[in-house]
Parts: sequence; C-alpha cells; structure tokens
Amino acid sequence: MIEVKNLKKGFEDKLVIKGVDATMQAGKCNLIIGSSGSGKTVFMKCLVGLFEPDEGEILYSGNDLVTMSDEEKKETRKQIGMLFQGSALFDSLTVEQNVMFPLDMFTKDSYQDKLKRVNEVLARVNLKDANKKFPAEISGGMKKRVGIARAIVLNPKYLFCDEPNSGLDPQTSLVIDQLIKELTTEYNITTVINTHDMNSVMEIGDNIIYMYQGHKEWEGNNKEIIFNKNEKLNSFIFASEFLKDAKDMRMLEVKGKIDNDRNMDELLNSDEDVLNS
Ligand SMILES: Nc1ncnc2c1ncn2[C@@H]1O[C@H](COP(=O)(O)OP(=O)(O)OP(=O)(O)O)[C@@H](O)[C@H]1O
Repeated sequence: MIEVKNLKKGFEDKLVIKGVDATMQAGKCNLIIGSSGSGKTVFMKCLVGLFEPDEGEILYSGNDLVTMSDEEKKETRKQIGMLFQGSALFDSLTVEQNVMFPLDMFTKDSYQDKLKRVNEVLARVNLKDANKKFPAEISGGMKKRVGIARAIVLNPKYLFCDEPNSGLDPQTSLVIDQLIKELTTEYNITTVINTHDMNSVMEIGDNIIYMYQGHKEWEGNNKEIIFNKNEKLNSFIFASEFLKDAKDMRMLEVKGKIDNDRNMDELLNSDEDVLNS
C-alpha cells in the first residue's frame, strides 16, 4: 500500500500538485486519470522519487519516501517495477538480456539462476520463444510484454505503469490490461497506472483517481464511475455523444432495465425517465 498525504509540488512560482491525499491499495490496479496538464505525470514522478515534493508524505508501507535515508530509498526502489511509455527496451540487447538487466544490476545471482528467473517471467507473460529476438524483431504488444516481464523480474511490491496502452490496438490493449491485472492480484502488487484509456478505466479500474488542475477531484471504482455525479469528471470521461450513449446503455443494463423486446433508441429517447427511475 502507498499512502499519499497532502502532496504538493510546484515549479518556480507555479503549484502543479496542490495538496493531494490518496491511497494506492495493494493487490489492486490504482488508476490515475485526468486531462492533459492536470498533473498525472508530476504526481507519479513524485511517487517514485524522481521529483522531490515541496510538501507532504509518500508512505510506502508506512515509511515516508520523502524523509527516509538514502539506504532506505535504495531498498524501496528495489521493490518498485516500472513499465515505461513505449516500453523503453534497450535496442541492442535481446529480449532475454533486456529482462535480465535488473537482475544484473541488483542481484549477485549466478547466470544460471538469473536465466531461470528470466525464463519464468517470460513464460508468465506468454513469451516463451522470444529469448534471442531483438526489440526491432517483435511487435508493439510483445515489446510491452517484455517491458512487463522486466518490470516484475525482481518480484516488486509496487508496479508503476505510464500509459501502458499507448500505441497499441484495442484488442492488444485489452490483453496487456488483463495481464497487468492478473499479475497485480496474483502477486498482491500495489499497481499504479497513469492512463488516458477509458477502456482500461472500465476494465481494470479497482481504484480510480481523477486529477483536475492539480487536485484530486474524484475517487472511486469502475462501477461507481458510471453513476458518478461529478460534472467535471463526467465531461472528461463522456466527452463524446457515443460515450454518453454507452453510459446510458450501461446504466440501464446495471439497473436491469434492458428488455430485449424493447427498442433501445425508443427507450433512451422516450419521455420516461428510465435512468433515474
Ligand atoms: N519539469 C517541469 N518543469 C516545469 N513545469 C513542469 C515540469 N513538468 C511538468 N510541468 C508542468 O506541470 C503541469 C502538469 O504536467 P503533467 O506532465 O504532470 O501533466 P499530465 O497530466 O501528465 O499531462 P499528459 O496527460 O499530457 O501527460 C503542466 O503545466 C506542465 O507544464
């Protein structure tokens, strides 16, 4: 679990994160959403220690990252896995070497032990035959899976994913989302995901934090977001007519109002206030 208390971060005279309180739960996918410039990246960079906050606490299992010693920070960082936007693989290294990299950096294990662990995680992300391939030889979805394998190879307690679906088609995005969700539950990882992908929000959003101009404007899960009454959040997530209709359909479905014999358009356009009845 990561607890964030009154986090503030600014640049020169501009406050970007304006006193955020949030709890990232273990074994859950904690999603950070919000429009461009709302502060998601700065918030995440504070959480992983890439930016030092101006004020506030970031408690990793009760231990404040901001005030801990360099030695404690190093230990905490070892427990953090990162999946970067665009996967960030080393082009000159094979898949196997890319995944082995954190083991080379942080362990003194024998080559055989490291290879065993690499093969375990590659099998876990369904990439059994890709060891000797170079990043240029594999698809975007496979690169993401290599990125995930590398992020979990040290058995992290915390996993940070920056836009894990960027550049992927909707079907591959779904596979990657499900993989992240499964690993999160299986290994009880506190997973924090910065995303613009509404599909991910609905599929894997156990805990969703909506940022608006540096504040936490709303927090809830993927069921609650459908029924939320926050105007700012609704104009953000249901920006298109299509999504608004999809929301109405979903609400009807959840409310058990869908009757196969009734025409959906008729139902949505009728004077009957079905959504609020
Ligand atoms: N290193 C920096 N120096 C100065 N200002 C910065 C720095 N990093 C971010 N900002 C400012 O902080 C604000 C929030 O930026 P941030 O990148 O966190 O937004 P975001 O929500 O992640 O946007 P996007 O969805 O486009 O990635 C922006 O106004 C940005 O210009």
